[in-house]
Amino acid sequence: MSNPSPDERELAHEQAYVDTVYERLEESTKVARSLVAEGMARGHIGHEGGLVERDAMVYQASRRLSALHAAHDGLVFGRLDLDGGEARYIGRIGVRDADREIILVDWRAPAASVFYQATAQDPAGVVRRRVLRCRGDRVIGIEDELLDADAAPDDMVVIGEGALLASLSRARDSSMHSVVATIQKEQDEAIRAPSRGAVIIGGGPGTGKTVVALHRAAYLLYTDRRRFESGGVLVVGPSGVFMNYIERVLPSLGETSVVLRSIGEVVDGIRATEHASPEAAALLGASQMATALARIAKAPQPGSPQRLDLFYRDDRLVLEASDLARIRKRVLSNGLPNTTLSSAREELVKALWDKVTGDRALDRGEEAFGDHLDGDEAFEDFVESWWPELDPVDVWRTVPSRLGEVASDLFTSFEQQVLRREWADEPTIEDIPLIDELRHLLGEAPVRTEDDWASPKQLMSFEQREREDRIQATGSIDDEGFAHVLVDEAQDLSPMQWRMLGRRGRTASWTIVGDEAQSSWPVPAESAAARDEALGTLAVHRFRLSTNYRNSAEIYEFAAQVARHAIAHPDLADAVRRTGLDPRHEVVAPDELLDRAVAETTAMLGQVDGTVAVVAPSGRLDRLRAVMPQDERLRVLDPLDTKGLEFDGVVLVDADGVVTEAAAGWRTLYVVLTRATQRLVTVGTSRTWLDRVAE
Ligand SMILES: Nc1ncnc2c1ncn2[C@@H]1O[C@H](COP(=O)(O)OP(=O)(O)OP(=O)(O)O)[C@@H](O)[C@H]1O
Repeated sequence: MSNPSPDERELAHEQAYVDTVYERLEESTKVARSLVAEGMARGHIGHEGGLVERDAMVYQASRRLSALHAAHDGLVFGRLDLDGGEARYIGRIGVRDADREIILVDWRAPAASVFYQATAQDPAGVVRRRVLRCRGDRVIGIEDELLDADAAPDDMVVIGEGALLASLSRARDSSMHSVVATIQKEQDEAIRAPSRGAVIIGGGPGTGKTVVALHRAAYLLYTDRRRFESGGVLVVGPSGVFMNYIERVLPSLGETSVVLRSIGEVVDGIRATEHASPEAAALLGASQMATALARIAKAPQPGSPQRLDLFYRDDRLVLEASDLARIRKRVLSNGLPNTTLSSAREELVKALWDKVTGDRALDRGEEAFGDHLDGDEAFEDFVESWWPELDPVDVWRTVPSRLGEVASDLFTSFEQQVLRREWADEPTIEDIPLIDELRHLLGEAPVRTEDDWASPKQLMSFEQREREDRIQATGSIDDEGFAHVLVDEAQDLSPMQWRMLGRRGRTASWTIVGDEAQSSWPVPAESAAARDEALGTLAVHRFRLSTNYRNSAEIYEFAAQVARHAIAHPDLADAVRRTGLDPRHEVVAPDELLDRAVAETTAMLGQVDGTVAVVAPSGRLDRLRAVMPQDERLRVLDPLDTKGLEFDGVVLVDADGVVTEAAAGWRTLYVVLTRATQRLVTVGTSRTWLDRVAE
């Protein structure tokens, strides 16, 4: 057998170390498994204490098991050779040997920070930084960086051409991956920023804002698990497609306790996946909508009785509309509609009593009068229809018909018309904040009693119980706060959406990532002001990411020209990778558009190994979907649904349509163009947008 090369020797050496770590992981897994089994057995002891103990034990051990399981692939990814001769291995989670000595340092631990911070200019004691590329538990490649050549021993081997560039060239699949092995210095600083206050991370497309934010969530959980796990971490992104795209990153870092929600499903119990039309969305999200809803919540509901007319003894007692309005105002000055039924009742009784003049009634007194009304059918019917329990969704349905009455100073008659015309039967993504606002304006109606839950709970499986607890919590608007709220694509949030998130983060720390040039909200400055209001007086720490790791330089240079049309001073990034492939723009006759789009897509699927997206204005999607090839690597998407995603190839159909579809058209176009990692082709029937870009 020939002698192994230095590279092979290094690989074999690293494999031996990695094997030792996996053996320990296997040991820990066995221990956790036997704890689950033991915990389950305790459930058979039969007394209540046994059950509680079992639950706690099974819970802890199950959590540990899932973390161990999730961290399995690529568990060990880094090694530092320090100038004192120490070799320190870095991994997705920390692992100790049988003597409790650390054999793998968790990437979030202080001892690992130098892995991300050290540079050739400032090696911070690191001689060589090594990234191990693994498939499952096999080491398949090594990428080294020599940071301090002077301190390197003569026999130190240095392999590879840079871990980052190697990882950037890989084909994209349908999920985002953790970048834990190649986090860059400026990214690391944002990830490890203080856990209090608000961290705002800006930067152009592809600079790693999403990936940094997710690693930050994992970092926060690691540094203050008690606070963030018990208080909860909420991660909000733009769409369901996006949430599916990012959902594997945190589990692969050993974290399974984060709540991921798209902006349409932030409110417990309601879920929206469709957008309102851009025209309606701009009005639904505007801050004056909050004022309109506040007025609607206080006003009598449509069909509410205008007059109360009762007989008692010798009197006819009448409360006119003006009396009723006065009572309503007084009651609502001390509470919300759903929490003030009893005081509304009391005020009615009082007002009616004031109208009593007959001696027989006066002799019996006010208390007897109250008792009489208690069982009086006419009075009870009146109270029920005058002060009904209000469901926020039902009230939301009444909004368009009431705007003229309560909001003529807030929305022009044209705007009211748009809202009436476009009001959906079922809530759209943009309606959810309105329903949430109404929940808070109307107050929480009394919910089911504790008894409904008490008895079967202890016998439930852990998962079942956790689920039930969540459902129960959804009934309450008081406990929907989180300890940390992380908002991705924050530039898109409307003022109403910020109010909705603000309510979930009243006592939270925040991580907010976004890029104004990609905003689909018509007035980005308005969205930023609403964000500042949600953050209140929290200290804000700002970070900017400067390197675009997604797009080839050729694609990004073209997209940057579009960004300059989109906003005055776009935050442009530096793209690091050249492919030699310029974006291509095809202009064809209208009757050739579909055929050409199919031909370009088919060609693109042959040219790239990973995913391809066909993007077109929403009105064109049905026809495109009908003619596109069936391929699991291909997605056909609306421009807004591409937010945050990336594909190896993008075919954009009808860019002019994207530009004219909404007020934020140029910014949306910039989003679409910056989704492609390798190849970009546009197919359209006019060159209007291209001429504008060239100006
Ligand atoms: N340090 C890194 N190492 C390897 N890949 C990275 C690194 N940072 C970012 N990337 C990759 O770059 C791509 C873009 O990252 P990400 O989606 O987080 O960017 P973004 O700033 O959120 O983009 P956008 O604003 O367009 O949504 C992803 O594939 C991500 O994995």
